[in-house]
Amino acid sequence: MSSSNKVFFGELFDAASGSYKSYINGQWLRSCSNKVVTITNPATRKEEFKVQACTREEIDAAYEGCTEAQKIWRQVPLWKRAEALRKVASVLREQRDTIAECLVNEIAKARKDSLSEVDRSADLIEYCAEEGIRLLSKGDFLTSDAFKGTDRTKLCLSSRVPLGNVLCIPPFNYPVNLAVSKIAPALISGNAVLVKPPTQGAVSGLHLAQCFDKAGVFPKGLVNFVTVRASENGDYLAEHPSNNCLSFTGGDVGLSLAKKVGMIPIQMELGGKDACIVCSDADLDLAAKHIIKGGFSYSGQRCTAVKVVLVEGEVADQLIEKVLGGVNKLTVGMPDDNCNITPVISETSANFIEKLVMDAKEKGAKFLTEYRREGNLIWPCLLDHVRPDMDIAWEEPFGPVLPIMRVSNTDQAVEHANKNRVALQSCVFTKDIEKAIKISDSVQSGTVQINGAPARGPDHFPFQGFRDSGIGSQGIANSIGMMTKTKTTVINLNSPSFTV
Ligand SMILES: NC(=O)C1=CN([C@@H]2O[C@H](COP(=O)(O)OP(=O)(O)OC[C@H]3O[C@@H](n4cnc5c(N)ncnc54)[C@H](OP(=O)(O)O)[C@@H]3O)[C@@H](O)[C@H]2O)C=CC1
Ligand SMILES: O=C(O)[C@H](O)COP(=O)(O)O
Repeated sequence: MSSSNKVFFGELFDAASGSYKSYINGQWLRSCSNKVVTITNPATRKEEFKVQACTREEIDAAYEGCTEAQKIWRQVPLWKRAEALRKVASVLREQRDTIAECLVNEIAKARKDSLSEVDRSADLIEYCAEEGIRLLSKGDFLTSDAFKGTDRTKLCLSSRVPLGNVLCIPPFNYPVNLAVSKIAPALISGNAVLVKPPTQGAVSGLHLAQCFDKAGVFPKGLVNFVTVRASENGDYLAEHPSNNCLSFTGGDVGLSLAKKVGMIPIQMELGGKDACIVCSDADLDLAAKHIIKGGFSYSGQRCTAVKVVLVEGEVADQLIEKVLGGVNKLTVGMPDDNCNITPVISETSANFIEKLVMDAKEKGAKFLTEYRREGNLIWPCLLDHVRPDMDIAWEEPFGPVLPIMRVSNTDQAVEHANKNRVALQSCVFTKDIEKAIKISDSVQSGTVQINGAPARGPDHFPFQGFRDSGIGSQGIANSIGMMTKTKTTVINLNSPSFTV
């Protein structure tokens, strides 16, 4: 880390163990487990950081802190909660270089994209403060005489109240932004949060925790960042009796967590095999531009990445020429050099991607680019003539590999897209809006983008997956809705009362 960025570094770092502390009940804590979790830099493949492997007792302490702090926080006026969030956003902006540096080293995200992740997170917090003011200040007032057979003797006041403690589990690819997209709606709604950062991204997450600490505006214990070994204590966190809500983004582990947590609201954003349908009348330059950006940003490690192109045969060659031209211009290298393609998150991930590529090779896919890998760095790989019997037609590589399937017509494209297990987003390129709407109506994914690549943002848009891609909907307003419950007070009168 460059020394100019180590503004708050000392407080969260334990020099004795050479590891980062967790943030529990307003304190920076070195776990009594005396165990650490190591974080490998995906680019150098060397150990970069260590974080605490917290124990179950420490998790209990974090939840106890949440529960006590939430009793205070839920009574803090809404405008003050919004003001507190704005303060965090401002501290986060001051810390952008420090946090971006961590993102570069932990998840190999290009520096400029790391910086924009932090900026986007501050913007999200500020928007959430505003949206919270608008949404949570409103409720319903109902009179009973609207329902057949009832007189106007009951007045119903209904509003949104917090759930209690929200467990936030973000994934490696947006350890800051997908943490904030859970924390900010939870806090504005009057909840406490326990954040379990992803291992790759944990130090970025702990620096984010420090922004909440330094803002100095939250009751002790309201915001907790607890690093654990997920395999040992992940379920314990989720199934904890003090957990009142789970907001999770990640892979299939979310499917099993959803079954384990019981009767609490859950918001799960899982994988996506986002299909891009290119019709014969599409603007092919536009489609190619979006396919390249959509398929290869952050080396394809986005749940919203274009993960299969379904192109009508008659324009396939023209489209491919344009896509290939763009792919050949992508820079490949290290995140510090702001390359388009950087090393994927781990060797396991690189091996998985390679397995999909080799399966496609064996089954006769045409390689439009040469397959090349050095360590975790995989050069952008474009595959043509992919068929349904190849694993890459269905699996999400979460890497810089894009399969192209030629289809006879859009019905065939829609049929393939609808067979995907994970249906987060999809997109369609055509100049015919009637056709676009019909395809959008037929594709069963959480969002269909017309003439644009899949994307979660802007962050106030609803964001949800169908089938195994998740449950619940994100986006700032939807998250506030999900992290609150309806509470009603009914005033019963002895005789009907009419407002005049
Ligand atoms: N839909 C979406 O928005 C996104 C989906 N994904 C999907 O996730 C996959 C890989 O991303 P990745 O981050 O590795 O996803 P994982 O599902 O492996 O991890 C996501 C988060 O869950 C944690 N976790 C793992 N096991 C448990 C457990 N038993 N209990 C509680 N928490 C647990 C992880 O911690 P730890 O890191 O410590 O293991 C991490 O914080 C991608 O292939 C993609 O399918 C990823 C990003 C976004
Ligand atoms: O988890 C993901 O991969 C993201 O939610 C995708 O976000 P993006 O579309 O803004 O990259």
